[in-house]
Amino acid sequence: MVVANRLPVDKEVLPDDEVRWKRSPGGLVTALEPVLRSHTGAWVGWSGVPDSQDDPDIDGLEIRAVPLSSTEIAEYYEGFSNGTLWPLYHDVIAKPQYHREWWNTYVAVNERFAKATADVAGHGALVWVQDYQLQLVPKMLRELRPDLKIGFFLHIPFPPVELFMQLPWRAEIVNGLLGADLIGFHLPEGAENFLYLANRLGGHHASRRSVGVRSRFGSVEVDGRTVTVGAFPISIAAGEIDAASKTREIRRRAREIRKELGSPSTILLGVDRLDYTKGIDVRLKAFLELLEEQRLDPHETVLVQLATPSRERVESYVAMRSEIEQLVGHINGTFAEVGQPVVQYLNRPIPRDELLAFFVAADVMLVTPLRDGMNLVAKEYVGCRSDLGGALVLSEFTGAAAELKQAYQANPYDMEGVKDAIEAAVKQPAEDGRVRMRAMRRQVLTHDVERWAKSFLDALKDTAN
Ligand SMILES: O=P(O)(O)OC[C@H]1O[C@H](O[C@H]2O[C@H](CO)[C@@H](O)[C@H](O)[C@H]2O)[C@H](O)[C@@H](O)[C@@H]1O
Ligand SMILES: Nc1ccn([C@@H]2O[C@H](COP(=O)(O)OP(=O)(O)O)[C@@H](O)[C@H]2O)c(=O)n1
Repeated sequence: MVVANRLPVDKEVLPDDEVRWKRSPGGLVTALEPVLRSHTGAWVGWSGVPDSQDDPDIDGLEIRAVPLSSTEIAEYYEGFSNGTLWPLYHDVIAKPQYHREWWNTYVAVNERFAKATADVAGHGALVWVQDYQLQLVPKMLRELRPDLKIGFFLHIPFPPVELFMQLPWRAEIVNGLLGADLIGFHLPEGAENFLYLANRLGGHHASRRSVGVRSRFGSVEVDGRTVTVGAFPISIAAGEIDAASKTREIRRRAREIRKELGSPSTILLGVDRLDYTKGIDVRLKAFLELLEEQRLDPHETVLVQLATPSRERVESYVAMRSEIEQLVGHINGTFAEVGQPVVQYLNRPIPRDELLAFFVAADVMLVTPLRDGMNLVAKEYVGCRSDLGGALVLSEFTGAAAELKQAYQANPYDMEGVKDAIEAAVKQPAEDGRVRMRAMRRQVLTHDVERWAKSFLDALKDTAN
């Protein structure tokens, strides 16, 4: 069973009360949906709207909706999850807010998820709890159902100790996670931060040697149980993406996109949820300066930014959206011609095939987060480039940077470094680009999401309890 804050689909109630289910935003769903389809299992989660207990009918998936009221959405999802934990775990890029009512609702909603899971899991079932919204579920679930094998995976970075210590409920979170048999992080650094805290805050004996990637797991001794801790970098359904990107329709659409953009020699592309961690402002500022310094030609270059709306009622997201939209307006106001914008910005979800066509069309992919757990977009771009064309500009502060070494990597806080990386990617010699892309594709195609799930689930099955 998968237990996640979100279901793989989001409920939409149209003005005439008709119900439509659309794909949920974000990489967690992108990664887990194909995994669950290829196994049998149920998915417990929230439908994205208030007070709904409808279970959508999705081929091959058994869904259990957990209802949330409007107040719970405000205090558990927008509040504690995305106003407290999200900024705290992402290097305090925005200031985390600590409110006791948000915490109380987080506890209550975690209890509801644990109860819903306990009610439907078969005896001895394997339960895989996902992400920062549900960090108390492992302990609550173990108390309700000691027969279950419980895994937990954190999709976002686990912060350095100095930052985590700000959290008023730090010990509760660490002990909540320790209810699992296996706790997984994207990177060894996250696993090591957690092992240190399990000892310091939980008072448990924790292993001290360094953690490997899918190897050299750490361990914590908790009340006679051993909790395993490891690093499992997530990935994409690489084979599927590779095959889809080679189809005639997507290739044709990619050529059409270039024409629709005015046949520029260089298409730069950004694809993100509209989130302040993603560094959309960083790439726009770098682009602006490169145009101002005449290192890029506005008549030959177009930047396309596809930004899916996200967490639109959380304060820092509202502020960031208006900053980005001002920047887009400023760049176009300065460098565009009538009918020929230099930045094309869409703030709405894009159909999957259309997105793949953009990846195939883009000469340079811009992935510039200030901090990101993994960033599947970087891997999707690589997965789409069987022609060995294109170049990836990648922030050092993404999980993906540990695997995609041949990208044009940059520190997103170093504006000159980002500009140099973008310029080098735009002007790369074709053969150099092919060598880089070939190496990155080898990595992505041999480490797909099925391998990620298998390595985690095998380690979970191997846990002693
Ligand atoms: O559910 P939302 O609030 O709309 O947010 C979408 C998801 O965002 C986050 O995704 C993370 O998971 C990706 C896959 O592991 C990873 O590549 C990325 O770096 C993370 O940011 C969040 O962790 C999910 O829970 C959300 O569903
Ligand atoms: N405009 C957009 C932006 C992202 N996405 C998808 O959303 C997922 C984003 O995953 P990610 O790991 O890069 O980042 P998060 O949004 O999970 O933080 C990818 O699968 C993207 O292809 C999309 O479908 N449309």
